[in-house]
Amino acid sequence: MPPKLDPGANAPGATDPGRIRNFGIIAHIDHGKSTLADRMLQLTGVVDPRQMRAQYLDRMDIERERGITIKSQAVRMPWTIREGERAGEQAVLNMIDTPGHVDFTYEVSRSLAACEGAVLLVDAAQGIEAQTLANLYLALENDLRIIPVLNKIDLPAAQPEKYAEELAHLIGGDPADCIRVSGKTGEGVPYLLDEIVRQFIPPVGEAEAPARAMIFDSVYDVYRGVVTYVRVIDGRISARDRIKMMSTGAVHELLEIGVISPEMVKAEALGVGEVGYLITGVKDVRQSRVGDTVTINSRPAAEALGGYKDPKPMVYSGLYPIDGSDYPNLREALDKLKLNDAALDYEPETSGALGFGFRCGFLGLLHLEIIRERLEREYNLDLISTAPNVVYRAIQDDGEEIVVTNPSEYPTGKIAEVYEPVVRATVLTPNDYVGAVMELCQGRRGSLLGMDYLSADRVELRYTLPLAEIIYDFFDQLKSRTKGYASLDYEPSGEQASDLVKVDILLHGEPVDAFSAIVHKDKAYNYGVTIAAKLRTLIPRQQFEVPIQAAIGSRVIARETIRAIRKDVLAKCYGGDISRKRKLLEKQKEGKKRMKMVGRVEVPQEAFIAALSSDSGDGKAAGKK
Ligand SMILES: Nc1nc2c(ncn2[C@@H]2O[C@H](COP(=O)(O)OP(=O)(O)OP(=O)(O)O)[C@@H](O)[C@H]2O)c(=O)[nH]1
Repeated sequence: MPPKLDPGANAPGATDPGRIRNFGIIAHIDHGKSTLADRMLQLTGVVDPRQMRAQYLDRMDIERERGITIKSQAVRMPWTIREGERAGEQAVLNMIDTPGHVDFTYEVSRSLAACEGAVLLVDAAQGIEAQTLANLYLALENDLRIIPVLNKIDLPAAQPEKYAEELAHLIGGDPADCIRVSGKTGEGVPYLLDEIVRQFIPPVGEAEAPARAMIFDSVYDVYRGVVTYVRVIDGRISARDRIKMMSTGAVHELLEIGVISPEMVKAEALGVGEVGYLITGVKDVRQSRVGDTVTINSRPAAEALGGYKDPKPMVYSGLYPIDGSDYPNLREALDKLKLNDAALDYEPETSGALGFGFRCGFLGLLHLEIIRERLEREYNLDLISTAPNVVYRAIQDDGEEIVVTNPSEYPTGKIAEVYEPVVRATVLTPNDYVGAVMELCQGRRGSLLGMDYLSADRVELRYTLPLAEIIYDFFDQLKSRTKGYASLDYEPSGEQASDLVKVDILLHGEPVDAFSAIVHKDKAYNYGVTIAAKLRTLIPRQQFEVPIQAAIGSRVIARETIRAIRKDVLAKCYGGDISRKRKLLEKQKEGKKRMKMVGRVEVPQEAFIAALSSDSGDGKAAGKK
């Protein structure tokens, strides 16, 4: 038995780094990370059973509603080994829950940089999926130890034996070493916690060296200002220190320092290997950048830690307030969200159709939807977002290069070459659907890089695909063609020269910049016809006839017409109940607020996002299923 510790020994700042284990849980979406995290919170006693709720760590409303994790979370939990030779040994676990969606891979890599180990969680009824692989590779890149775990063993459809083989094949080792758990019932979770202490290595750092801590997340809190999450690598930061950001040299007073367990708990200090938060009272969101190194002003470190790769926006869209006077509020809201989200990029732009707004860069469509939803909910803004597009690079005949993040900026002069971003996509699918997946990828201008059998019935297909071809509804199509069995992951893989043209959409003879799109030449006609037809159904009839045209330059390639009519909301109201009539007219007026005048034509907000998705147009193309 190890010696009994005095009660203060587990306190932040006083914990022996040898007892700390920093780990992440990585998994494909829906394989049960958040549920497993819930069980760990309960078993380690940091959450009172009466206060337990599902997905405890998913704090944002959107996360709960959609059942997905967007932001990483870090929680400190005490654990005493229960079984085996080392029973009774006390440890402090810092668990970092990470998001699973492909848009948020950068959050995963940031969190993993703060860990020594990763629990690789796989659904025992599903097996390895595309993001299992992607996350595993990220963990290996960060030199993490891996504990393979099969989850959901309580499900009747679980096949732990089969998938333990698959997992062992993937990471090497014995299938018997895969730990089997149920996040739902808690079975196997205490053993997993024991193994985390036994298998993962404690953090190493120099306790006597000048302090260095890495910022792995930074959140703006309306009540507390900027809350910065750090992992201390060397030295010690105490509540009385003045801290210094190494990239800018800015010095700040520390108002508070502490750990998350699972609410904020103030502490005296944070020592080597510890994970916690700092509050400095800084209001400017750009002062506390993710990836920066924090040191102490009175005894600064000489060298910063290696930062993170800055996430690069992949998809651009214009965000415009419906009410033009909200423009300054939108700017402020974006400033605040940016702190939470290093990947969000924005700059002001004006649109002939939509007025003043921002061109915003996102990691993908889900990211876009979430930012828009947060702006609307948390900042009370009514917004229109334009059809998303990727970033193009056009080289003009005179050699000048133009980077196009907005199709309306596409140069009109002679263009020698246009480059578009491509991704390396990995699709995992059961054998039966290989044909369907190949057909889809080929239809999207993909070229096959390779194909491997992971097991007798599971195939990994690797493709190069233009990013533009997958951002709209590729995932939905993939799911529907494979009855939901295929999974997708992709990473940027440079660019390629392509034969692209700009298609303009004209409403009532006026080009609507927000609807312009850059598409492959072979698809331009199809695109024009589809969008024109779609807009005809999305734009309500007006009091005059509205032609919708699609054109390349001055050549019209498609045309539809919206016939004239005024919607008479009072048609069904006979008799003289004036209050009811007034109510209906009020309601009609309300509805119109979400319309935008484009020239003389009223365009509903949905048209802007729905026009380019080839599903029902409800903007869910990037959703999780
Ligand atoms: N039967 C059973 N269901 C589980 C288990 N663990 C999780 N689930 C269910 O699987 C679904 C996904 O679980 P989550 O914990 O939200 O998955 P996640 O991996 O955190 O998902 P993201 O945060 O979106 O990446 C939920 O409906 C859970 O109730 C388990 O051990 N057994």
